[in-house]
Amino acid sequence: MLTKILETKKEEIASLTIPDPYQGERRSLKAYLTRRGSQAHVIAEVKKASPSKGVIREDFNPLEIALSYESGGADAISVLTDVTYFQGNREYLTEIKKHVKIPVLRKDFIVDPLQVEESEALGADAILLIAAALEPEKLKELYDLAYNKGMECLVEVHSSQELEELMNVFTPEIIGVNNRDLSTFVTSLEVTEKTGSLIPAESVFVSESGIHEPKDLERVAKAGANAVLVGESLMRQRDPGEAVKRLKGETLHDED
Ligand SMILES: O=C(O)c1ccccc1NCC(=O)[C@H](O)[C@H](O)COP(=O)(O)O
Repeated sequence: MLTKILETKKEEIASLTIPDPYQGERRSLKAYLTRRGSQAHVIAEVKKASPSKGVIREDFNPLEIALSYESGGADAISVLTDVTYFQGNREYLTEIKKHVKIPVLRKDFIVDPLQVEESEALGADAILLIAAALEPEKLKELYDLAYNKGMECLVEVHSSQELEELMNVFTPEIIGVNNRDLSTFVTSLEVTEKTGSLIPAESVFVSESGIHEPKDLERVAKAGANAVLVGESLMRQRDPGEAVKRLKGETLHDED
């Protein structure tokens, strides 16, 4: 599936137009994922559909969902902008960015400098870079470009091997471990447990995918995750903000 998605991206990039630049401020994803007050940091994802699950939420108003996430205590919003496989849209990101006060991550398959430029123009605070889609040197090039433009990157791996290959080149500030195999869709929190011990202490560690309940969050936190990225299980709730609150509330221990 990842190969198929990347083929589609190649076609999209060939006809990509950069929108008018977003003029507002940028926010630091890293700062929000390490802010005091809670141990359970949540990136809540706005995702209508996915290749593994089809349509997840029929009644889909991306801005309403994002505002609900924010009021429920999400630390950041992830927005799927891919049209073909996730029924997302890049306009959702700009609209959400204009209305929320927390950082907005562009979740897409970014493999080309033009897409980094596009993300900047859309108003993204951070972008996703996937190790399975990029050679480590190419990933570093896009990473540096994003940071030079005032954005941050969530760098995603799915195995210890991918992480080691990446760290031979550089150490990202924010590392995501995706519990979902993007080719087979098999999702297991064991991936976070196996890979977690190799994440350097100076990097923010995000466990992604397959988190449904507070006990899942506790499990990945035990493996060292500072934050979780959650899509489907929140999107299926009638009130997504309440769902964030519940996910954080039952595991949240005030530090003060
Ligand atoms: O979600 C999919 O089916 C998928 C398929 C192929 C490539 C990427 C895919 N998902 C992107 C993600 O990583 C998730 O949207 C994100 O981590 C949230 O996962 P979940 O909480 O399980 O919805």
